[in-house]
Amino acid sequence: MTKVAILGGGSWGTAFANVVADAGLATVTLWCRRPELAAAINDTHINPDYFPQVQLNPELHATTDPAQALAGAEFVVLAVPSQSLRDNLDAWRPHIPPDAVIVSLIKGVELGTTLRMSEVVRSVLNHPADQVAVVSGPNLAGEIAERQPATAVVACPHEATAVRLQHICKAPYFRPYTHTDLVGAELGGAVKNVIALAVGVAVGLGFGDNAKASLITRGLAETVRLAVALGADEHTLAGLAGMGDLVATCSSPLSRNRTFGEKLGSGMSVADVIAETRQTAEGVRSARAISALARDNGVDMPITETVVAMVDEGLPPEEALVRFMSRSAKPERYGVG
Ligand SMILES: NC(=O)c1ccc[n+]([C@@H]2O[C@H](COP(=O)([O-])OP(=O)(O)OC[C@H]3O[C@@H](n4cnc5c(N)ncnc54)[C@H](O)[C@@H]3O)[C@@H](O)[C@H]2O)c1
Ligand SMILES: O=P(O)(O)OC[C@H](O)CO
Repeated sequence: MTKVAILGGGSWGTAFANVVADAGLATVTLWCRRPELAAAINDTHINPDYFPQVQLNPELHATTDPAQALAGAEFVVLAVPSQSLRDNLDAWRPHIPPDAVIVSLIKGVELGTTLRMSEVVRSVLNHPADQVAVVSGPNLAGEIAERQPATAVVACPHEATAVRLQHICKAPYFRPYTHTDLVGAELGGAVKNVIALAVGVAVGLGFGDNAKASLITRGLAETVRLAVALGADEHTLAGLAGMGDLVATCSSPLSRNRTFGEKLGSGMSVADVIAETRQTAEGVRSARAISALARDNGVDMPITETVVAMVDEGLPPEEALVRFMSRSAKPERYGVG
């Protein structure tokens, strides 16, 4: 059987490991930071911290030893926060088989370098582009852990690698589609977190469906502008990794990014929301990196910039709204192509 190592026993790492175990074509080892979590998963087949109500596949094995998780792995799946990935990879590098396919589940952009996660992987591990893939799409981990139906995109510039990955994660409730547009899939996933934050703020301010739909649609427009400027295919963003993920995340109370924004919009300070957010809300730290990437490439991303102003510069949500609505009048379609 194919050996798969999944590094990161948080919500998506656990849920995705369960998908691969349920797919039944691979042995799956989940690396967790904490020994008590690994022991609970091995002994009870439950991840008590993230999904206490879900019975995981009993074939799923957990460990805190990266060498054990990575020995002989043909697929190495990364499920840690974007801003810690580089340090994690540095530590794991001696154990990662050089011919393994590296799969990022991470939806963020690195602060400082503005690199996408696949670019961080390649810069640390020197893996060829054909051996780096991403999984993205409308994938709220809580629903997938409960084995509710979902679809996803598995993207790799080397189509045969995407097909191999598709096979090992195709479970009865999880339907992955292949794609070769890695850039579009990655940026769709990263930017939607920022847009979901903005939608959450609108919800927290008490606004209704017109405001939400406007942010989702204009959010997609700025995602497309950035992605196309960086070489993606515009159509990718009309698919699961673009519109699909944007709609799911912006609509769901399960979304950590939307929830973060909702708390901001209802009057909490950024520091207070950060203090009570236990899981990773990638949009909070990736917003600044995405806005820098946009600026470097001459792309206008007004929603992203407004989120940066609220999260990093303390702009009150009410003032952010005024700033956003008083921008100069524009045609609906500009800056693409
Ligand atoms: N949860 C979802 O619904 C979902 C779905 C799709 C993609 N994602 C993406 O997956 C990535 C991981 O998110 P998550 O939801 O699993 O987050 P999480 O907060 O639930 O879990 C993060 C995991 O990383 C570990 N971790 C945190 N800091 C670390 C560090 N410095 N070094 C090593 N490990 C560390 C934690 O212990 C935990 O196991 C994010 O980029 C997120 O956007 C999440
Ligand atoms: O909970 P969020 O906001 O990190 O979103 C989770 C997933 O990325 C949805 O696809």
